[in-house]
Amino acid sequence: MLRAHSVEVVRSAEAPLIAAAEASGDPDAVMRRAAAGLAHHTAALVRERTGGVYGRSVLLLVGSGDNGGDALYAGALLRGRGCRVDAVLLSPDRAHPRGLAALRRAGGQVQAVDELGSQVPGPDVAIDGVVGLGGSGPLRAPADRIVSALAAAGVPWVAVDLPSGVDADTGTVHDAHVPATLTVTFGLLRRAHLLAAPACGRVEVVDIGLIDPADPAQARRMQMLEQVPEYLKTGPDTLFAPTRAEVGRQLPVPGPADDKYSQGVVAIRAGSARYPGAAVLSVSAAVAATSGMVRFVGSAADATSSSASAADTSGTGGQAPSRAPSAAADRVLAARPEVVCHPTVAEAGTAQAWVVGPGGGTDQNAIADIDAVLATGRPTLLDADALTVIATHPVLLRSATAPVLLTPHGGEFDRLTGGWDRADRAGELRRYVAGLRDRGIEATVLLKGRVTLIDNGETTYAVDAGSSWAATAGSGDVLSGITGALIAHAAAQRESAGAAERAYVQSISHTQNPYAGLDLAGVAAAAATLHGEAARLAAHRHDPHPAGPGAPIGASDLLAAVPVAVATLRGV
Ligand SMILES: NC(=O)C1=CN([C@@H]2O[C@H](COP(=O)(O)OP(=O)(O)OC[C@H]3O[C@@H](n4cnc5c(N)ncnc54)[C@H](OP(=O)(O)O)[C@@H]3O)[C@@H](O)[C@H]2O)[C@@H](O)CC1
Ligand SMILES: Nc1ncnc2c1ncn2[C@@H]1O[C@H](COP(=O)(O)OP(=O)(O)O)[C@@H](O)[C@H]1O
Repeated sequence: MLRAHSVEVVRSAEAPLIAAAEASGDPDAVMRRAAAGLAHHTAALVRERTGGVYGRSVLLLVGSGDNGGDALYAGALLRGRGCRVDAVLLSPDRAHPRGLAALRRAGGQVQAVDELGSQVPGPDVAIDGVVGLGGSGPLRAPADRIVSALAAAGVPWVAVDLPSGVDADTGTVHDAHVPATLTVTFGLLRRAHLLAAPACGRVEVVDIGLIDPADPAQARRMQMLEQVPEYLKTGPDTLFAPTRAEVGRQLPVPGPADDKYSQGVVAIRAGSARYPGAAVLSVSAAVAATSGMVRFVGSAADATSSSASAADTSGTGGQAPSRAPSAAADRVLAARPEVVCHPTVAEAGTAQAWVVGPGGGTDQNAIADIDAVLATGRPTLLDADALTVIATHPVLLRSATAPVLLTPHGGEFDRLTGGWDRADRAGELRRYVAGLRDRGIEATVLLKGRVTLIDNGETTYAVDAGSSWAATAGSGDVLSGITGALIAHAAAQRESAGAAERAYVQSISHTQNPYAGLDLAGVAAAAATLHGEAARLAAHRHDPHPAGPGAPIGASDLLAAVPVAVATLRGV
């Protein structure tokens, strides 16, 4: 599990190391360790780009703080590798004095930014030592001009600690920022490394001897030594991201004793005459994501009496259908004949989880169905139109006795919140979830985007899709199906868990619902990772260079890649 921390935590983790360095009479010992890692990774990038290191040129853009000190010490080391190193000082009288002296001793060229004029050099690689943890707001002039000129000329940027112009805690990417190819950070990931992953490029963490406050093994060791530093007692600001290998291990594989029910049945209420494709995409994704079984209920408005009868009436207690099966059922069955269709929510057989909303409409029938789904007492994913309905009828969530997962995109989150600050996605999400939890609703919310955030009031996951190919119509419908299937599997596992475990979870969560405390956030993070992987694979299916830029995809291409993505993640 990747963990990323707030500036406060990072600073308190560094403090004892820096104090020890100062006490030993070598105040820059930690900074030189950081700089050695920075020089190493920069040299590797120079080699990757130019085939060598000796004789290549590196530009340092140096600010007024210790971030600039890192860059200057690294520049001295790169001089030692035979690079030409030019430092441009943004505040010459405030540049780190010992770092500057080290660079000069090593033969680096130093210039104040005022001496540069309009002539910006064209190095092989540029190092952004403008600001790190101490930065706030956008890049200031004239650094913004230098950064954009070099980026436009195709010069790759190495960000020291964080790209300047990206806020460390909120991950806000200001218009004027360094678009980093590589970010080299120290000891612990910062929140921005996950929240603003695309602006950071590849992130390398240099070991400078810090303890990770959220690493249980390290924390245990510290406890055994009875040296638990204050910063270990953290939590609410830590961000998490599962690794691909962890997600691969989490994806269900049927066992010898499994049947179609035991792996979790997901029921999906989706689609309408206006949005028929949403049902097909969501249901097909659920079929593709896990083994087991998928049920489907279409919208009443889409029902036709000429439709085929329901493919299965198991679990309906032999009651007559109260409305005709929908034309949507025909479309779903044409795409995935294994899906079991039902005329109404009430007549759907047992399911371990429900998905409601993709293309489902917002009319009275849709509202009644959302209410009926929530009243089933099963974990429920609310997406798309169901979120629009919830925004206007928030009281509906009171029908939920089991955990719910809301999966808005930015516009739907606008409707739910009445408007939110896009510069602080994680903070806004945490506040919204806290509000739901205060109302007694066991809610988890997944906020979609290139970096998808998932929050359950205690834990926030940030999942970078790795590319932006998933930004295509219908791809959210695919995500709903994948996620619903994985929730159903987790709920089925809960059902088969021992009574003692269920009683314990119910007692700590003060509810009688057998699914209370189900880890919807962890499941949603796995689903988002799988979705991103499917988009990546789909975009590269015709690409002779797997690391190349890829080609446009539609949601059905993403859907078709889901089984390969499952297999790929399992194989990591
Ligand atoms: N100490 C150590 O041993 C270690 C330290 N480490 C390194 O130190 C870094 C933290 O250093 P730091 O605390 O000096 O802050 P830093 O990020 O350099 O910025 C401070 C200056 O920036 C300025 N400024 C602010 N915003 C700005 C903007 N938008 N655009 C332009 N300027 C802006 C602001 O000045 P002012 O606002 O007064 O002009 C302020 O003086 C950390 O990220 C890591 O790289 C590692 O080596 C590990 C060991
Ligand atoms: N820039 C992006 N990069 C990667 N994935 C994205 C990007 N923008 C959106 N996505 C993903 O695409 C999906 C879009 O969902 P949504 O907007 O609900 O689509 P639809 O309603 O058309 O099905 C989500 O999974 C979201 O995380």
